Amino acid sequence: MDEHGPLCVGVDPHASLLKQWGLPDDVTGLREFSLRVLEAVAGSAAALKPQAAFFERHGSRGVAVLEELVASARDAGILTIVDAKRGDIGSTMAAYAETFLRDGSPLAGDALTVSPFLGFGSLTPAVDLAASTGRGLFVLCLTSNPEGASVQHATAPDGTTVAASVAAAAAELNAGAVPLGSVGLVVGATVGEAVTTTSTDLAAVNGPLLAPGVGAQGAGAAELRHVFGDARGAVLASSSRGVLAAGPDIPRLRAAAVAASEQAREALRGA
Ligand SMILES: O=C(O)c1cc(=O)[nH]c(=O)n1[C@@H]1O[C@H](COP(=O)(O)O)[C@@H](O)[C@H]1O
Repeated sequence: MDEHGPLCVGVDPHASLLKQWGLPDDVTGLREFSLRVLEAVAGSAAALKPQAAFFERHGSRGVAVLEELVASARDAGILTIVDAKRGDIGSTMAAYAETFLRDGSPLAGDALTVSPFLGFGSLTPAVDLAASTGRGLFVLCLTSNPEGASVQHATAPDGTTVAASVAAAAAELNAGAVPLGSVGLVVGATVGEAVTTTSTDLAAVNGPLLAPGVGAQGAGAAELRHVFGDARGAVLASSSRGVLAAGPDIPRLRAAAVAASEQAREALRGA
């Protein structure tokens, strides 16, 4: 983030985007799309975030494209966050962890998005494997979609909100890490006042804060500043369609990524 600017570019090959790029909605189109985004963005953004669903919808050959993208990104020196949002009972979570966080697994990028809504403790196999292989997690906390509030703003009998308890659990795992721990959170840039109203202490998390919702979902510099306040130095702003709409031309895509990265840097790192 310090080197390339605090921007993550999402690789979300929607059928409509493949069409817009003049590509077929099949595995060849998926591969061309993904490798073009990588070529355009490597060196201009801190991370790439392939959204697994858009690869899985093409079946096993689509998953093979995700594997190829993860490997190619590693060769190109750009970090990958595999956005698969996994979460299950602990024994099954261990298998997801092996898939996405184990050295040598073809689907293992540098980090994985996970869902804590089966209980934060159910993520322990992923937390442990990520720690032992030097990878990271991004745990859903306050998601960018309006429906998320019905679960994430709910309170426990002691009055603590779900979001605040997720953030506190991450903070405990990251305690003492310098410069940041490896258990990040997902907090949408579109959540408005929710960080305050749920009493979620983002400044205490001491981990990276992935902020989707920039661009196509309507958030920009003002929202990033407003939502994250004093925690904004740890934010990795994430945009998918907002950048991808500039394709298929690689120089145009790169220019869109550079502009989004500069905007994020100014919003998050400026005075
Ligand atoms: O974990 C995520 O990345 C995520 C969490 C969230 O709260 N909201 C959210 O939009 N996302 C993902 O971020 C991407 C947003 O895409 P755009 O709206 O096109 O920028 C999608 O891949 C979503 O699955």
